[in-house]
Amino acid sequence: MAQPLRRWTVTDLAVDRARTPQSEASSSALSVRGLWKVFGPNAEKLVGTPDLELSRQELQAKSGHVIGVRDVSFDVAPGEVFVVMGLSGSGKSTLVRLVTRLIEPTAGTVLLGGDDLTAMGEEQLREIRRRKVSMVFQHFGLLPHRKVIDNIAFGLEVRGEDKGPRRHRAQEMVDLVGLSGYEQNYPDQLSGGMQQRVGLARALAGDPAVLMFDEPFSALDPLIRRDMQKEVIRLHHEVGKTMVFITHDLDEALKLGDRILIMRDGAIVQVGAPDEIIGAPADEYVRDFTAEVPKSHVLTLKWVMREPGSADEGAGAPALPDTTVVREAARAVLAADGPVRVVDSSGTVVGVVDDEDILRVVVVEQHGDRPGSGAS
Ligand SMILES: Nc1ncnc2c1ncn2[C@@H]1O[C@H](COP(=O)(O)OP(=O)(O)OP(=O)(O)O)[C@@H](O)[C@H]1O
Repeated sequence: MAQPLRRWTVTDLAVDRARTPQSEASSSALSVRGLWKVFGPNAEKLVGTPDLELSRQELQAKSGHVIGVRDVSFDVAPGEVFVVMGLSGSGKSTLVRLVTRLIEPTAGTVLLGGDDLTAMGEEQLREIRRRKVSMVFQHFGLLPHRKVIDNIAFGLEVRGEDKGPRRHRAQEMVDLVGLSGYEQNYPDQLSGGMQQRVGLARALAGDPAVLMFDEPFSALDPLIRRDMQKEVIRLHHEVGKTMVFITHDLDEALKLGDRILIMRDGAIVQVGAPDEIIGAPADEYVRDFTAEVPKSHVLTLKWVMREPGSADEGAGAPALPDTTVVREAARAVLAADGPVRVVDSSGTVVGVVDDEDILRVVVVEQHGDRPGSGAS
């Protein structure tokens, strides 16, 4: 049953972009509470029974029911890129379909911008899907007999918008995703990467509250895939949309996610920012899964700093924010004569780092040892 873990291969992590701050005061764009999906004939009857305490394998052996999603709760902040990551069969696709009620939850609630999707009738749900949520799929889902511009405008047409405004909006989206000049092409005249740009433009055209991506780049070549990841980061900076991104690829998750939810066997193993996942893995599974990530590309100074030895330690050197990624801090720290101060968002000194603190991360990385595992 054990699956081989995907090992780290890509070395050019781009975690240098600004992370969306989590505003505690703002209400969630998406709020999921106690969500379950059990596949099988009597799934509803199992809710509240001890059978749901069983492992996926035990329950399947006992009654033939399969737990797709197990008691999942999380909140996505407005403007956040929230990545759901897990290996094949961990429940990612089921989760994203539950969130839009493309499949019915066995238990739990989903609030989208405060609206309870789980309490809605079909008509209301359709309206939400037309106006509030857009999906980008792995296999594009484009209409083959429609030109690029008409594919992008399709959702607006379904909503009943007039031709003039919908053409205008579609053209804006064409320009936004870099497809100017291809408006009159048909999907099969475009490369996979360009088709996925059409998918992105179509999803953005309706100005949804939340954009959902279900493994959108899995079918693309690695180089195109990397371009598309950069494109998502760029678009996110431009339009600032709330995004929920499903992937089985840790590299992709770390590049894109403000926070990452790691799933296994339908349940949450850990939710955290990339540096939290790497700096404080919740268990051996996550530790093993992330073992080959280049730590200096993900960990921030917060994870490597130490208490100042005295009040004026590092006073002469420029201060660095505690959110600076180690790799980017390295030059400044190594160039300084002594320790460098680390400050939080309010400018308060929260620690110091020196050459050794930086090199420890880099050397551990090169030797493949794990910080905190007792290796020296
Ligand atoms: N309609 C269904 N009936 C029975 N079991 C299902 C059904 N859909 C999914 N499952 C099971 O639920 C579990 C989670 O599947 P899901 O497709 O959500 O995983 P995933 O992480 O998206 O995997 P992949 O990346 O391979 O799509 C799996 O054990 C799967 O076999």
